[in-house]
Amino acid sequence: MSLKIGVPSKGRLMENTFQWFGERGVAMRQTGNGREYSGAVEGIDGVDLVLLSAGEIPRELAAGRIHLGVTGSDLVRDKLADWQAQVAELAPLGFGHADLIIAVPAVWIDVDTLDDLDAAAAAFRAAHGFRLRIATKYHRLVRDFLTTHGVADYQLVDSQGATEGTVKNLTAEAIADITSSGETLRANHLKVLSDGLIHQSQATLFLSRAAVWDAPERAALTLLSSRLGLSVPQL
Ligand SMILES: Nc1ncnc2c1ncn2[C@@H]1O[C@H](COP(=O)(O)OP(=O)(O)OP(=O)(O)O)[C@@H](O)[C@H]1O
Ligand SMILES: O=P(O)(O)OC[C@H]1O[C@H](OP(=O)(O)OP(=O)(O)O)[C@H](O)[C@@H]1O
Repeated sequence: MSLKIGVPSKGRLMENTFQWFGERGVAMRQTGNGREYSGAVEGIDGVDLVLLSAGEIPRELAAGRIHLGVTGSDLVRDKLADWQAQVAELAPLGFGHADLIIAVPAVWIDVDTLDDLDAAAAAFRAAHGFRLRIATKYHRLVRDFLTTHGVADYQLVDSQGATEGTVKNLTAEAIADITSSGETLRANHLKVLSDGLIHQSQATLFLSRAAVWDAPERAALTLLSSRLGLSVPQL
């Protein structure tokens, strides 16, 4: 068997991943006509490239269907329970930076911190008879963060995209989403809570603890890790 490495199948995450490996002497390329989700790793034997949605790479790692995978550190933490038991972080890759934050309407002048949000949530429930709604696709990370910081009187509503629009559309009062330039937040009249940074994400190379690590995969990992200058955990 060969060592399978999962890489995002499109866009800047894919291009930057190819560049990161290429600069370290491991050439990755898309095969086929550019729309075909197949790829190859050159210059190193026994390694197969699997092109996948960034959002599915955590699950594939946890299931052991890929041995290594590149995806956002936010996605691994959100999609996997007890993520460190399932994967090991081998290297942050220095691109794909984004902050997962909590934001509220900019016109909420009395709400700047999580404590303020907690107070606003209690007042909201008393006034409206239902809990303040926070729209997000990062359910696990947001719930854990709010529990840790003592905010309880809220409900999460699922939003898989255009999350900043939910406040204007009156389907949520606050949001938790990633921001990089901050433009989407500004355009939608939202402000980040001063202590509302949940996670600073970047593209990261992960190793699956559940994958089969027999002699051929171990040999490929030794070769790859020495080429990439990485130390790997005991398997
Ligand atoms: N400005 C940005 N917008 C979106 N994602 C970003 C941005 N900057 C960094 N990222 C990161 O890129 C990853 C995107 O994952 P996501 O699942 O949204 O991918 P996608 O491109 O929508 O893939 P797919 O549609 O194939 O599932 C996340 O880890 C996210 O933190
Ligand atoms: O801070 P900014 O530079 O404005 O970037 C942040 C925005 O980018 C992402 O959305 P994306 O374009 O991936 O669309 P989506 O809302 O459908 O996920 C993210 O969900 C934010 O909405």
